[in-house]
Amino acid sequence: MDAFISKKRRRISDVSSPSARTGQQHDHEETTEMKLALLASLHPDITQDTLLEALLSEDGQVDKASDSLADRATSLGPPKRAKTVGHQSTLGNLIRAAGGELLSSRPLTKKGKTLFLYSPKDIETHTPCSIIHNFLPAHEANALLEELLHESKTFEKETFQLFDRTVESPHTMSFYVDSFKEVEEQKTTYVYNGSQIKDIRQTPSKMLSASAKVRRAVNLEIQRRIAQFYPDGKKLRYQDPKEWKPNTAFVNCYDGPKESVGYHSDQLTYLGPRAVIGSLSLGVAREFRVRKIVPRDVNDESEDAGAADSQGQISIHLPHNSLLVMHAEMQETWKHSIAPTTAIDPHPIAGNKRINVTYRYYKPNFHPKFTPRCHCKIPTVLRCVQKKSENLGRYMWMCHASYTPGQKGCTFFKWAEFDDDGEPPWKDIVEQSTGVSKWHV
Ligand SMILES: O=C(O)CCC(=O)C(=O)O
Ligand SMILES: [Fe+2]
Repeated sequence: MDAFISKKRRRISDVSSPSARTGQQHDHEETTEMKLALLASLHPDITQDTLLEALLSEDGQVDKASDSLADRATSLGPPKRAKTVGHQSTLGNLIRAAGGELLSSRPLTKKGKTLFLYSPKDIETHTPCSIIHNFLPAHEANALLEELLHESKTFEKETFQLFDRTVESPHTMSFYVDSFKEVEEQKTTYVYNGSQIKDIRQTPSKMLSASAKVRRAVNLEIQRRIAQFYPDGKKLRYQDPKEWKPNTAFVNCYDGPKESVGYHSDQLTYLGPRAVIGSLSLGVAREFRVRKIVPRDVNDESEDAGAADSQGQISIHLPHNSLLVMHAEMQETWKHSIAPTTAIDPHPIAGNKRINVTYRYYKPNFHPKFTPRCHCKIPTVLRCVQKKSENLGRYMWMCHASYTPGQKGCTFFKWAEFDDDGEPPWKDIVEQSTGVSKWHV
């Protein structure tokens, strides 16, 4: 613990950060997130809100926050916990200007506060997400849930490196790719957590059928987002104008109210910049929390535990059979999490479990045979500068090995360049390569 606490904020080129084979990017600039992750691993029963509150009142010192949480547990009985469902917020009346146009840029949340959103209109106006309720025909959603509940019996927790500690993710998961050939390819070529993973599965039939529907819906949502929300109705810089074609997915299982995932952005390494993700929720309804990353001045070396939370957070209710689209502006500038809770409404098929499928498009140009390698000879990880206002929004390739428990990694660093459509400089080489065709469906 001491070693962790005494560490100064590290620089871009020499850090390790908690990441996961899920391809999650827990930004190393975000020491608060790391501290929260560490506190969460020490106090798995306590909600993120309470952990953050303790961290804030102890000036960001993890050991003191941990002690005070432990004292609280013994002297005051159970700690304050989040409710399953917060208050209903319908913002329609609040946010419409006289002409009916939506005022989405003003932050609606305040430091330390959570705003609960339910309606698709509110969600797409105030977050980089859109949601489709009752996405699949009811019988298909139930059958898919059954299929994945069966799969989830053999899911495992993953471990990741948090500075010099190994922390376990508080839920289970597995990774799926659409064809058997790709399963083999993934096992031998792709790097997760600094090493190759073996538990890669072939997408089962119902999940594959749902994928085709997710693909259609997500592409429509992308077009609608561009037309209705982006400046001049134009796609974002680095956003891919071509069709979104999911070919892989992480399936997460949250067994009971305490299982969760901490605040993170999804790793862009195989998705490229401005990635879109289609996230299907099944079973128990849970809260998906999002918060905007607040950039920090380049000279500000403070470790203010409140900074990460300075604009508060938004909670999106994710019921059974809802499709959440994380749009192109999400991973670079927002973080998301599944908050632990105490009370859940059991689902008739899933009991206490929530299953989540995050459909992703691994792009041919971001295949590890093309991306830069570090001094350890491992394909590098793609990250975006999210915090420091200097270089904000720039992308970089960095060593993967530092994510692996027990491995130090090297100091490799290279700015990543992309054209307007998010294609890397080697795109022409890829187009000529025969390896590409198998990704094109
Ligand atoms: O369970 C969810 O809804 C989110 C999962 C997630 O963030 C991830 O797989 O990266
Ligand atoms: Fe994620």
